Amino acid sequence: MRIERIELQLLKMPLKSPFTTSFGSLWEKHFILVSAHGEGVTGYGESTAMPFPFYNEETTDTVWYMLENFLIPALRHVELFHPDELEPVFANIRRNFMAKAALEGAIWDLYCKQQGIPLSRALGGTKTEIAVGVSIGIQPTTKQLLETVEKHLAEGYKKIKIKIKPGYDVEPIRAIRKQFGADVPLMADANSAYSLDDVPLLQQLDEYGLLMIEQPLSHDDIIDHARLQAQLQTPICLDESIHTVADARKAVELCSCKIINIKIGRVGGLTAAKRIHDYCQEQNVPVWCGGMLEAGVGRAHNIAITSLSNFSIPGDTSASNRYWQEDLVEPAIDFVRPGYLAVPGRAGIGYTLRPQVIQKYLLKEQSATLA
Ligand SMILES: O=C(O)CCC(=O)c1ccccc1C(=O)O
Ligand SMILES: [Mg+2]
Repeated sequence: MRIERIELQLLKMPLKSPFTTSFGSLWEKHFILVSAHGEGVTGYGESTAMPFPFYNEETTDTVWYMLENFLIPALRHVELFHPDELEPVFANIRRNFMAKAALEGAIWDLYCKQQGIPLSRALGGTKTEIAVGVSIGIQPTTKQLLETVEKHLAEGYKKIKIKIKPGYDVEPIRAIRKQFGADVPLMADANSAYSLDDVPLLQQLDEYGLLMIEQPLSHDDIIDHARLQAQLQTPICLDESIHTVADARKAVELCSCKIINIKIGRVGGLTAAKRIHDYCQEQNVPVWCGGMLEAGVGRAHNIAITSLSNFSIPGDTSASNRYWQEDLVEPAIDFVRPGYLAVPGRAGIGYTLRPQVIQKYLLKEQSATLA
């Protein structure tokens, strides 16, 4: 495949409402749109790093720096036949998973467009639509939380995930169960806000029949999660702790979790995401696709990877209108029927970019010629 030019664009898009987790609030999304040009077509990738290093160590600025100084230069003088060959090209650059994933995603899309095939099919996906859930940030009051849950259930979302933190955990879950009953597919994401000292508190959550609790302990831990899982009925799902198939293997072998959240950015790209998916499938460990408040391009990549069969639990890839007044792509990413997004049958990511929306939110841009 021929890659002639890579373009980076930094955008800042306002969220419809602020998103709050145990590590802080976000009012707008800063991200980098990567465009890979070659043979008259363009592939798109989107960085998922936050502006601050609180979810992981990367930030929007470190992603830009790594792309400009290391990752794009690493593409010079290499001949690629398939995007899977990028992993060895980037192998001597440690970590920086989100930076690698943004560029790799653009190259996957470019490859699929050059071949005229949908990204979902190129990855081995078989679904034509995917069931999706919604991730609800920490709300100022229980009343607002219950109203938000009610709205999303009425829209048809197939899973409700709420963010929890110490002091905001048992009570909101109890309130949701009381109001909406035991059948609502409900889970909680702690974003590493607890420690093993909190075992008795986390055991109280067992009473509420949660689908899972996501990343209760440290972002870099696999060992303590195994200790915790042995004392909990609620399945643990790991997010922050899993970057590679080796991490997934260690977590599965140690029984640190029963479910894995796969985020394309966190694991360094689609090739790695597929490999973790395949390993979990062999081990009978279900996976689902997490989110990082993506705009349209990142959302399209999430839809494509979720079309693989072991993504058997609804993920966090909501319709665009849950986050954005106007999104980067068309057609709009929206339900085909309540709770389901279509997997596009068009080549590549299957969505077209809207230049006027990109111009509106553009902060800076840069271009590098390769060929
Ligand atoms: O709707 C989404 O994109 C998921 C939002 C979400 O839960 C999240 C958002 C930002 C950072 C971390 C997380 C997470 O899954 O832990
Ligand atoms: Mg999470």
